[in-house]
Amino acid sequence: VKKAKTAKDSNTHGLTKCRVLLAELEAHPDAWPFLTPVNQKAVPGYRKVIKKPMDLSTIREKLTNNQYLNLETFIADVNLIFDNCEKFNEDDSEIGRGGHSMRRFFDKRWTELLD
Ligand SMILES: Cn1cc(C(=O)NCCN2CCCC2)ccc1=O
Repeated sequence: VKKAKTAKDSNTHGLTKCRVLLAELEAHPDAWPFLTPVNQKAVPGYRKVIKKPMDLSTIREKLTNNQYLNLETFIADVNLIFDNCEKFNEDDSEIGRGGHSMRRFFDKRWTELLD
């Protein structure tokens, strides 16, 4: 017998997918530039250029603190990582290429897990 879908249910499933996706991003070989916040003291220009810094450890913290309402708000923060990377890094740079690689991987995986 089909169980009634409550808002909580669909949210729970969405959050389970967030946990799966975040674990895969953290484990990706090209994730190293994105694992922790960019050190704004060590990276000249970053503070001025990037208005909304984001990284995987911050997303992990927000997920742990139940700050993501649904899969969409989680996806928005992940995309912020890649958009910041494209803004600050040349495409033809190690970190720039890493950002493109991670975005391709993420786009493929969340569409496979589509909520
Ligand atoms: C995403 N992003 C990252 C950096 C960066 O330098 N990350 C530090 C990388 N860590 C240094 C020691 C271990 C790894 C610079 C620009 C940028 O857009």
